[in-house]
Amino acid sequence: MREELRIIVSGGGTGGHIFPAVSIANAIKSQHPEAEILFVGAEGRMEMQRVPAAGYPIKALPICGFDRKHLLKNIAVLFKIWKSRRMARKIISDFRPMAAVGVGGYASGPTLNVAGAMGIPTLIQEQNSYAGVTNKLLAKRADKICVAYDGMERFFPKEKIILTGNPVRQGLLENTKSREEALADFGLLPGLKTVLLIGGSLGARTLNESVLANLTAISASGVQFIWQTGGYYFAHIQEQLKLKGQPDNLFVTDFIAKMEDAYAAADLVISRAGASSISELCLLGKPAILVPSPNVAEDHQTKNALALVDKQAALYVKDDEAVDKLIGLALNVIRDADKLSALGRNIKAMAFTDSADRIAEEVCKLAVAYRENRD
Ligand SMILES: CC(=O)N[C@H]1[C@@H](OP(=O)(O)OP(=O)(O)OC[C@H]2O[C@@H](n3ccc(=O)[nH]c3=O)[C@H](O)[C@@H]2O)O[C@H](CO)[C@@H](O)[C@@H]1O
Repeated sequence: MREELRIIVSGGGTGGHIFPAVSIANAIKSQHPEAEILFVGAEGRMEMQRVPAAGYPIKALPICGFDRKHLLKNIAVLFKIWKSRRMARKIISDFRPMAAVGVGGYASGPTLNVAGAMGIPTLIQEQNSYAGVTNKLLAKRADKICVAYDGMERFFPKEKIILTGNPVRQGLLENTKSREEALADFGLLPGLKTVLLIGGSLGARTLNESVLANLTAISASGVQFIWQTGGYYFAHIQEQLKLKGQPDNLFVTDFIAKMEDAYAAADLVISRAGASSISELCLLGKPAILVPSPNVAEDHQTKNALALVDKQAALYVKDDEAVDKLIGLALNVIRDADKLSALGRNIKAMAFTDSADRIAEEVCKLAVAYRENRD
């Protein structure tokens, strides 16, 4: 009897890498229920909780990024890379995968590099419109490169590129809750327009400061807000709200576990321009104002945002102008029904609906071909 497909999925660090990885794994399982999938992540990072919660086993590598400010600390990083490569080799020898998928983030570097060197086919998925360093290095040896934006041949060999879009969690598309039910869950009123503020999976300082600086305007607006602060900022914000007074029309939380409910409740979304957030907004056709993070590699969020802004599919506020302009702009836009519906229509036109399935098909093709050649 033929052996079941065995596939490694590697990467993580933030929700933006982990959620697509889980979606790809789920799509592989639905196409090949017998497939065995093993994740490889980075010690202490978000994937070590989120991946087991999604029902998959995960192994950890002691990998982290280079410290660009304290150069001496990088001696320890070099040692960790060396150790991670050795561990990746052992994991691959034990698990005997037929293909390896990298979704970006620290762990995918050593894992895919070693897999490639051991002759195992590799596929990388680049979520952003500007390729990350790890993926650029891995591209030389990768068999397939799945991307979400046009023009990625600037970074990758053209013949390996497949335009699939970013996989989005299934739950977001299967949501059956009405806007009214979702609003009730947040303790908000059905008759009022609602703005959802999300700062990526970790929260965004600038979005938080923009809310704190505009509490009076928010309170008087007749619009209600769902505000995700991020875990790191939450305690400080609660203290500030105690001092300044929390408006009744402002729901505050550190992290939203059920994003499908938050999107169902929202008439307008203010968001960082992380790749997964953008793909979700496209699929759901949500009018959005994007405030790209200036603190990410090669300013890739600005490039993600501009890909939409160029097609009138989203509005854009620069990070350093957000505290002054963002809330005022949001309150104007949400009262402009024509603007909202044009933004919603244009962003929906940029959606990819079957990304996870298409990527899973490519991974399985590589794995099946490897198994046939080997047997
Ligand atoms: C700060 C940083 O380095 N961000 C990068 C990170 O994304 P990061 O994880 O910050 O952001 P993304 O927008 O890609 O993904 C956020 C994900 O978290 C979910 N979510 C968010 C808030 C919440 O309360 N609950 C929740 O479930 C969103 O629905 C989405 O699925 O990787 C992305 C993909 O390479 C990059 O484009 C981002 O620039």
